[in-house]
Amino acid sequence: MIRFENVTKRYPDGTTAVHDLSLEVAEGELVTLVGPSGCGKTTTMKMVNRLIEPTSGRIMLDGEDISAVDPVELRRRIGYVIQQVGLFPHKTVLENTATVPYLLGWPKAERRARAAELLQLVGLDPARYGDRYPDQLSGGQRQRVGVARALAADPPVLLMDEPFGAVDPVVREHLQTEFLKLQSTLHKTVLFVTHDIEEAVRLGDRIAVYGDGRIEQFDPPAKVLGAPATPYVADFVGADRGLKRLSVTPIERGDLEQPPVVHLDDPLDKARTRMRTEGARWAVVLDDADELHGWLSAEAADAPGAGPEDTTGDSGPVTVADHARRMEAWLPLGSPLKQAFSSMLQHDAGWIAVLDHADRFVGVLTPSRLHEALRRSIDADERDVSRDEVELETVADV
Ligand SMILES: Nc1ncnc2c1ncn2[C@@H]1O[C@H](COP(=O)(O)OP(=O)(O)OP(=O)(O)O)[C@@H](O)[C@H]1O
Repeated sequence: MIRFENVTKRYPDGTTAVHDLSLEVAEGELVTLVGPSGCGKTTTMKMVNRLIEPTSGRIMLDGEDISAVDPVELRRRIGYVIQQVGLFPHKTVLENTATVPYLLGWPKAERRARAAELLQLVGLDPARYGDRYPDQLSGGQRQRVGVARALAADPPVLLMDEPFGAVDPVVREHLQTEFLKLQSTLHKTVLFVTHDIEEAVRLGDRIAVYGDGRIEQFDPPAKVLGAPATPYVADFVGADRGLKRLSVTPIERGDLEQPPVVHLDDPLDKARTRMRTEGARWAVVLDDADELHGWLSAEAADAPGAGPEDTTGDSGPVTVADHARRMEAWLPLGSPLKQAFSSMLQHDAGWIAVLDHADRFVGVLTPSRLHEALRRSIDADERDVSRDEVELETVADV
């Protein structure tokens, strides 16, 4: 959708801000450009809407060389969000949001309706905020108006230059979450500039790591974190990249352990025999509908009173239900490993159950399996293979 072909930008004073850049952003893809201050990110972005002209090379938008397109017409196809939002102070939120439809000559009722729809979409109630002026909004609300305004004429492409840079970290994370949700329905082609690697990792389908006018690496977040292409990238993503990577590595079936599975209405002595045979200290307990109920520990199954006959007074054999405990820690397949880790800590659990998308139990993730999953995914990225093709050598094998 957006293609840079050997693009160089040299400013009149001799500064080469962008050097022989080739990069492609696919339709519906969100690419983050990340790098330290002054490395050429903004220059790259501004060449797309012709606020800056390249010195050499060309930029194609949807197969068309943008140097042949009238800049004003071009900008109507490209939403632009910047850090200093640039709202008109004497216009209301509704009027600000409707700026591009206004320039495009839409009738008043239509553009107001569109602006109200967009405000709703970015989480601002138009009835409450529509008639306010920008200085009656918080920083986070102003950024939302900036995003709504950029989307108003439904452009296929969005350029976002540190759009959430001026707000505090909590609001920022909130805006990122909202924007991801929005993007999952709108599927815009987005070029997103940030100097914050966490933001780049969180938002990008792919990340272009910039170092001094050149791309050092252009890969999905997990690969940038797990297999940095150069020492510069490794340094930029930071020493804690293993931790960051936890948030972009999904739980896969092959990561899971298969403990014994018993049902609530199974006789307890059968469950006990099963656990003994398999040398397991606990079993996963499912209900009649095969949904996760909880777990049964070997100790509970062995406890006095857990014999084959019920000693509690009611008749019938003792079942798993009499000694099972509820388990709240579970996650769907595909959740990030970080969520699994945090869930284990939150529930003080040595494992968490993993369910498929139909809520069926598929296995459990333990801390050692989590560690293996991370190592395997790093190896897979380094060797460009899938995660289940990686054989790990562990301390026990040596
Ligand atoms: N108009 C200009 N004339 C001369 N040099 C410029 C001009 N604009 C930018 N530069 C230089 O080009 C380089 C890249 O600037 P650019 O603004 O693209 O970087 P950036 O990565 O977006 O930085 P930041 O994160 O600080 O905004 C810098 O060295 C900058 O000083």
